[in-house]
Amino acid sequence: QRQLSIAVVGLQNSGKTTFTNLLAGKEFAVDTIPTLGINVKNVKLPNRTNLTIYDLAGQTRFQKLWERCFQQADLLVFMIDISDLTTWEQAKNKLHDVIIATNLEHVPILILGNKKDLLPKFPADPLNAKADSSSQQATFASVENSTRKQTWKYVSPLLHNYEYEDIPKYDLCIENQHVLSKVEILSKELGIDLKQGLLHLPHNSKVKLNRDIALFCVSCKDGTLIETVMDWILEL
Ligand SMILES: Nc1nc2c(ncn2[C@@H]2O[C@H](COP(=O)(O)OP(=O)(O)OP(=O)(O)O)[C@@H](O)[C@H]2O)c(=O)[nH]1
Ligand SMILES: [Mg+2]
Repeated sequence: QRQLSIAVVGLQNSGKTTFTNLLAGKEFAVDTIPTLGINVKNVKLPNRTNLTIYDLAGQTRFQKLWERCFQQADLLVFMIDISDLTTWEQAKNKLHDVIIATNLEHVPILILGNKKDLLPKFPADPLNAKADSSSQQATFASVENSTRKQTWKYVSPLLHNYEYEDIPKYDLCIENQHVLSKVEILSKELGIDLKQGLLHLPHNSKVKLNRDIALFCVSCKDGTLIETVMDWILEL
Protein backbone atom coordinates (compact mmCIF):
# COMPACT_ATOMS: atom_id res chain seq x y z
CA GLN A 1 0.00 0.00 0.00
CA ARG A 2 1.22 3.47 -0.89
CA GLN A 3 0.26 6.56 1.04
CA LEU A 4 0.01 9.93 -0.70
CA SER A 5 -1.05 13.16 1.04
CA ILE A 6 -2.38 16.04 -1.00
CA ALA A 7 -3.09 19.59 0.22
CA VAL A 8 -5.56 21.48 -1.98
CA VAL A 9 -5.40 25.27 -1.64
CA GLY A 10 -6.56 28.33 -3.56
CA LEU A 11 -9.05 31.16 -3.18
CA GLN A 12 -12.63 30.54 -2.14
CA ASN A 13 -15.01 29.30 -4.82
CA SER A 14 -12.17 28.16 -7.10
CA GLY A 15 -13.34 24.53 -7.03
CA LYS A 16 -11.15 22.78 -4.43
CA THR A 17 -13.94 20.77 -2.84
CA THR A 18 -15.33 19.97 -6.28
CA PHE A 19 -11.93 18.64 -7.39
CA THR A 20 -11.54 16.69 -4.14
CA ASN A 21 -14.92 15.09 -4.74
CA LEU A 22 -13.91 14.11 -8.28
CA LEU A 23 -10.79 12.42 -6.88
CA ALA A 24 -13.09 10.57 -4.51
CA GLY A 25 -15.16 9.36 -7.45
CA LYS A 26 -18.17 11.61 -6.87
CA GLU A 27 -20.19 13.46 -9.47
CA PHE A 28 -19.86 17.19 -10.15
CA ALA A 29 -22.31 19.24 -8.06
CA VAL A 30 -23.44 22.80 -8.77
CA ASP A 31 -24.41 23.43 -5.17
CA THR A 32 -21.52 23.21 -2.79
CA ILE A 33 -21.08 24.64 0.68
CA PRO A 34 -18.02 26.81 1.34
CA THR A 35 -15.50 24.76 3.30
CA LEU A 36 -14.88 25.84 6.88
CA GLY A 37 -11.41 25.03 8.13
CA ILE A 38 -10.07 21.72 6.84
CA ASN A 39 -11.94 18.86 5.31
CA VAL A 40 -9.92 15.63 5.28
CA LYS A 41 -10.83 12.86 2.85
CA ASN A 42 -9.34 9.43 2.56
CA VAL A 43 -9.64 7.76 -0.81
CA LYS A 44 -8.55 4.24 -1.71
CA LEU A 45 -7.53 4.00 -5.32
CA PRO A 46 -7.60 0.68 -7.17
CA ASN A 47 -3.82 0.62 -7.70
CA ARG A 48 -3.11 0.20 -3.98
CA THR A 49 -2.67 3.91 -3.34
CA ASN A 50 -4.31 5.57 -0.35
CA LEU A 51 -4.87 9.25 -0.89
CA THR A 52 -5.31 11.57 2.06
CA ILE A 53 -6.68 14.84 0.72
CA TYR A 54 -6.60 18.00 2.82
CA ASP A 55 -9.30 20.11 1.19
CA LEU A 56 -8.69 23.52 2.72
CA ALA A 57 -11.01 26.51 3.05
CA GLY A 58 -10.23 29.36 0.68
CA GLN A 59 -11.76 32.23 2.63
CA THR A 60 -9.14 34.72 3.83
CA ARG A 61 -9.82 34.05 7.50
CA PHE A 62 -8.89 30.38 6.99
CA GLN A 63 -5.81 30.82 4.81
CA LYS A 64 -3.44 30.69 7.79
CA LEU A 65 -4.43 27.04 8.17
CA TRP A 66 -2.90 26.18 4.80
CA GLU A 67 0.69 26.24 6.07
CA ARG A 68 -0.07 23.60 8.66
CA CYS A 69 -0.87 21.11 5.94
CA PHE A 70 2.11 21.96 3.74
CA GLN A 71 4.50 19.94 5.92
CA GLN A 72 2.39 16.81 5.70
CA ALA A 73 1.80 17.04 1.98
CA ASP A 74 3.52 15.03 -0.74
CA LEU A 75 1.79 17.25 -3.28
CA LEU A 76 0.33 20.76 -3.22
CA VAL A 77 -2.57 21.53 -5.53
CA PHE A 78 -3.30 25.19 -6.20
CA MET A 79 -6.72 25.86 -7.76
CA ILE A 80 -7.42 29.00 -9.75
CA ASP A 81 -10.79 30.02 -11.15
CA ILE A 82 -9.73 31.24 -14.60
CA SER A 83 -13.30 32.38 -15.34
CA ASP A 84 -13.21 35.08 -12.66
CA LEU A 85 -11.10 38.12 -13.51
CA THR A 86 -12.18 39.93 -10.35
CA THR A 87 -10.13 37.49 -8.27
CA TRP A 88 -7.35 36.88 -10.80
CA GLU A 89 -4.69 39.20 -9.32
CA GLN A 90 -5.39 37.96 -5.82
CA ALA A 91 -5.19 34.34 -6.94
CA LYS A 92 -1.91 34.94 -8.75
CA ASN A 93 -0.34 36.72 -5.77
CA LYS A 94 -1.49 33.98 -3.44
CA LEU A 95 0.01 31.36 -5.74
CA HIS A 96 3.34 33.22 -5.70
CA ASP A 97 3.24 33.36 -1.89
CA VAL A 98 2.58 29.62 -1.67
CA ILE A 99 5.32 28.76 -4.16
CA ILE A 100 7.89 30.89 -2.33
CA ALA A 101 6.87 29.63 1.11
CA THR A 102 7.30 26.00 0.06
CA ASN A 103 10.04 26.16 -2.57
CA LEU A 104 12.84 24.85 -0.38
CA GLU A 105 10.95 21.72 0.58
CA HIS A 106 10.91 20.49 -3.03
CA VAL A 107 7.29 19.44 -2.67
CA PRO A 108 5.74 19.10 -6.13
CA ILE A 109 3.07 21.63 -7.03
CA LEU A 110 0.18 21.08 -9.38
CA ILE A 111 -1.53 24.26 -10.57
CA LEU A 112 -5.02 23.89 -11.99
CA GLY A 113 -6.66 26.65 -14.00
CA ASN A 114 -10.24 25.53 -13.37
CA LYS A 115 -13.66 26.36 -14.90
CA LYS A 116 -12.35 26.32 -18.44
CA ASP A 117 -15.93 25.54 -19.52
CA LEU A 118 -16.98 29.08 -18.58
CA LEU A 119 -14.47 30.77 -20.88
CA PRO A 120 -15.56 31.72 -24.37
CA LYS A 121 -14.11 29.39 -26.98
CA PHE A 122 -11.34 30.56 -29.25
CA PRO A 123 -12.73 31.81 -32.56
CA ALA A 124 -13.08 28.80 -34.86
CA ASP A 125 -9.96 28.88 -36.96
CA PRO A 126 -8.70 25.73 -38.64
CA LEU A 127 -5.12 27.01 -38.38
CA ASN A 128 -5.53 27.26 -34.64
CA ALA A 129 -7.11 23.87 -34.18
CA LYS A 130 -3.86 21.95 -34.18
CA ALA A 131 -2.10 24.36 -31.86
CA ASP A 132 -5.05 24.10 -29.49
CA SER A 133 -4.87 20.37 -29.08
CA SER A 134 -1.14 20.36 -28.49
CA SER A 135 -1.28 22.98 -25.78
CA GLN A 136 -3.60 21.38 -23.29
CA GLN A 137 -1.16 20.47 -20.61
CA ALA A 138 2.24 21.28 -19.33
CA THR A 139 4.47 19.66 -16.82
CA PHE A 140 7.86 20.71 -15.74
CA ALA A 141 10.14 18.52 -13.68
CA SER A 142 12.74 20.75 -12.13
CA VAL A 143 14.13 18.79 -9.22
CA GLU A 144 17.50 17.39 -10.14
CA ASN A 145 17.91 13.64 -9.87
CA SER A 146 14.17 13.35 -9.98
CA THR A 147 13.21 9.73 -10.43
CA ARG A 148 9.99 10.85 -12.05
CA LYS A 149 11.26 11.27 -15.56
CA GLN A 150 7.99 10.04 -16.97
CA THR A 151 6.35 13.34 -16.11
CA TRP A 152 8.16 14.69 -19.13
CA LYS A 153 5.71 12.96 -21.38
CA TYR A 154 3.31 15.79 -20.62
CA VAL A 155 5.92 18.39 -21.42
CA SER A 156 7.03 17.11 -24.75
CA PRO A 157 4.05 18.04 -26.93
CA LEU A 158 4.25 21.55 -25.56
CA LEU A 159 7.98 22.08 -25.31
CA HIS A 160 8.56 21.79 -29.02
CA ASN A 161 7.63 25.42 -29.25
CA TYR A 162 7.45 26.55 -25.65
CA GLU A 163 9.64 29.59 -25.14
CA TYR A 164 8.46 31.74 -22.26
CA GLU A 165 9.87 34.93 -23.73
CA ASP A 166 8.00 34.35 -27.02
CA ILE A 167 4.58 33.86 -25.44
CA PRO A 168 2.44 36.99 -25.80
CA LYS A 169 1.47 38.86 -22.65
CA TYR A 170 -2.04 40.26 -22.44
CA ASP A 171 -3.79 43.01 -20.58
CA LEU A 172 -6.47 40.71 -19.32
CA CYS A 173 -10.06 41.87 -19.78
CA ILE A 174 -13.35 40.19 -20.59
CA GLU A 175 -12.74 40.50 -24.34
CA ASN A 176 -9.50 38.50 -24.31
CA GLN A 177 -10.08 36.31 -21.25
CA HIS A 178 -10.37 33.19 -23.42
CA VAL A 179 -6.56 33.24 -23.84
CA LEU A 180 -6.30 31.81 -20.31
CA SER A 181 -7.56 28.48 -21.60
CA LYS A 182 -4.23 28.04 -23.42
CA VAL A 183 -1.86 26.56 -20.93
CA GLU A 184 1.25 28.33 -22.19
CA ILE A 185 -0.49 31.70 -22.01
CA LEU A 186 -1.74 30.84 -18.53
CA SER A 187 1.85 30.06 -17.53
CA LYS A 188 2.99 33.44 -18.86
CA GLU A 189 0.22 35.32 -17.08
CA LEU A 190 1.15 33.52 -13.85
CA GLY A 191 4.81 34.38 -14.37
CA ILE A 192 5.89 30.74 -14.48
CA ASP A 193 8.47 29.71 -17.03
CA LEU A 194 7.81 25.98 -17.24
CA LYS A 195 10.88 25.22 -19.31
CA GLN A 196 13.53 27.14 -17.39
CA GLY A 197 11.85 26.44 -14.06
CA LEU A 198 11.61 30.08 -13.04
CA LEU A 199 9.03 32.17 -11.26
CA HIS A 200 8.98 35.73 -12.59
CA LEU A 201 7.98 38.26 -9.96
CA PRO A 202 7.24 41.97 -10.39
CA HIS A 203 10.28 44.28 -10.72
CA ASN A 204 12.20 41.71 -12.75
CA SER A 205 13.07 39.47 -9.84
CA LYS A 206 13.14 35.74 -10.46
CA VAL A 207 13.01 32.68 -8.26
CA LYS A 208 14.43 29.32 -9.31
CA LEU A 209 11.80 26.63 -8.86
CA ASN A 210 13.31 23.77 -6.86
CA ARG A 211 10.53 21.31 -7.50
CA ASP A 212 8.37 19.51 -9.98
CA ILE A 213 5.63 21.74 -11.27
CA ALA A 214 2.66 20.99 -13.46
CA LEU A 215 0.02 23.21 -14.97
CA PHE A 216 -3.26 22.19 -16.56
CA CYS A 217 -6.34 24.04 -17.76
CA VAL A 218 -9.25 21.92 -16.60
CA SER A 219 -12.96 21.89 -16.07
CA CYS A 220 -14.20 20.00 -13.04
CA LYS A 221 -17.68 20.42 -14.51
CA ASP A 222 -17.04 18.88 -17.93
CA GLY A 223 -14.26 16.63 -16.67
CA THR A 224 -11.83 18.17 -19.17
CA LEU A 225 -8.33 16.73 -18.49
CA ILE A 226 -9.31 15.50 -15.03
CA GLU A 227 -8.22 11.95 -15.85
CA THR A 228 -4.90 13.21 -17.17
CA VAL A 229 -4.40 15.11 -13.93
CA MET A 230 -5.23 11.99 -11.93
CA ASP A 231 -2.73 9.98 -13.97
CA TRP A 232 -0.12 12.62 -13.31
CA ILE A 233 -0.80 12.47 -9.57
CA LEU A 234 -0.52 8.68 -9.56
CA GLU A 235 2.88 8.88 -11.22
CA LEU A 236 4.28 10.88 -8.32
N1 LIG B 1 -18.79 25.98 -14.33
C1 LIG B 1 -17.99 25.39 -13.44
N2 LIG B 1 -18.24 25.48 -12.12
C2 LIG B 1 -17.41 24.87 -11.26
C3 LIG B 1 -16.28 24.14 -11.70
N3 LIG B 1 -15.64 23.65 -10.61
C4 LIG B 1 -16.35 24.07 -9.54
N4 LIG B 1 -17.42 24.80 -9.92
C5 LIG B 1 -18.41 25.45 -9.07
O1 LIG B 1 -17.79 26.44 -8.28
C6 LIG B 1 -18.46 26.58 -7.03
C7 LIG B 1 -17.48 26.50 -5.89
O2 LIG B 1 -16.92 25.20 -5.82
P1 LIG B 1 -16.22 24.63 -4.52
O3 LIG B 1 -15.59 23.35 -4.91
O4 LIG B 1 -17.16 24.60 -3.37
O5 LIG B 1 -15.13 25.76 -4.23
P2 LIG B 1 -14.01 25.75 -3.08
O6 LIG B 1 -12.74 26.17 -3.72
O7 LIG B 1 -14.02 24.46 -2.35
O8 LIG B 1 -14.52 26.94 -2.13
P3 LIG B 1 -14.15 27.14 -0.56
O9 LIG B 1 -14.41 25.87 0.15
O10 LIG B 1 -15.07 28.24 -0.08
O11 LIG B 1 -12.73 27.58 -0.48
C8 LIG B 1 -19.53 25.47 -7.00
O12 LIG B 1 -20.75 26.03 -7.38
C9 LIG B 1 -19.06 24.49 -8.07
O13 LIG B 1 -20.14 23.78 -8.67
C10 LIG B 1 -16.04 24.05 -13.12
O14 LIG B 1 -15.09 23.44 -13.61
N5 LIG B 1 -16.92 24.70 -13.93
MG1 LIG C 1 -14.34 23.96 -0.41
